[in-house]
Amino acid sequence: EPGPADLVGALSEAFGKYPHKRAAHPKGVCVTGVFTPSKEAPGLSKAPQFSKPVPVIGRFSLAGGNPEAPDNDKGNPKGLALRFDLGDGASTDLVTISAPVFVANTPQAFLDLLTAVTSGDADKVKAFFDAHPESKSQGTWLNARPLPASYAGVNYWGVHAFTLTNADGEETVAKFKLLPSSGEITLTDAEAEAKGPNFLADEITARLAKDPARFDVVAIIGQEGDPTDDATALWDEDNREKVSLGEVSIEAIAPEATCDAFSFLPANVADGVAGPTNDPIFAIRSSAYIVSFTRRVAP
Ligand code: HEM
Repeated sequence: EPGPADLVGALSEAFGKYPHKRAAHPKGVCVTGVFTPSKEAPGLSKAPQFSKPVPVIGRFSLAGGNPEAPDNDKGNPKGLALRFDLGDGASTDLVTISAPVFVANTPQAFLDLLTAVTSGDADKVKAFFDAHPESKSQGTWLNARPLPASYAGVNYWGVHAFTLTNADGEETVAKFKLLPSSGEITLTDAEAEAKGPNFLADEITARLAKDPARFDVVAIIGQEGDPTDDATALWDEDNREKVSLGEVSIEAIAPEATCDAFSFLPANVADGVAGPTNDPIFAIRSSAYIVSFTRRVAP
């Protein structure tokens, strides 16, 4: 099985080497805000952010590894990474994308996909997807939906199955979803074409100058048999119980340096939230992010 540095290296081979940029999601906008938990949240998790309002640093981004990636490419998900400030230097992170699934369910499969992309040979990319039908679910899902008109107008998912533990020790398996309070804001294909490749940063800047962008943070409650080990597997979320955990209000643009000074880490969770122990994508992500961080802050 490949290690974290193999995947970061493969991302740079596939998308190009850009010094001081993230190996993935290099194009983005840093923001600040506040998270206010719901009354129901402590019933699911004893994590500190679910019992009192906390400041948040966030970053909207585009997936892939190209800092010039076009904003109007339907197949490329958006990212929203959140760091909740728990005080005394402690924090907890939630790193999400605008699709309920990832593009690979093992590090080896992700490496194979990146290697196929690097070859520049469309037949090799096709052969990868033929051998990995599960890896088609993300693209199928994204291409079946309109392009978001705003970073603040799309749903985001934590993708992995987390275990929430409350003060009584009761455990609930759930997936995190962020829903824009104003609803989804979308573009037709023609509008997306006309918008061009660089509208999202200006759009969110203008939006936040007027009003905060609010997201409802929801726990989708897993049922017996829902996969917890497969980042490409959809849950039947329309038929799952949902509990609102609170609202994140994104209030201002922050300097890029604020987000570049650290790395959001999927495994940085507070007591009361635990990542899956059996999902090999979750297992490798945080160490890959640290490899990318170490490289991009090196002189
Ligand atoms: C093996 C699978 C994955 C690998 C190797 C990987 C790798 C990376 C790397 C290297 C970065 C840059 C980190 C930094 O320099 O700070 C990154 C950022 C990011 N990843 Fe992943 N990732 C994977 C899976 C995922 C999944 C499943 C999601 C969604 C749930 C996701 C969402 C994001 C987001 C939103 C960012 C941007 C964070 C920011 O704005 O700083 N990634 N990823």
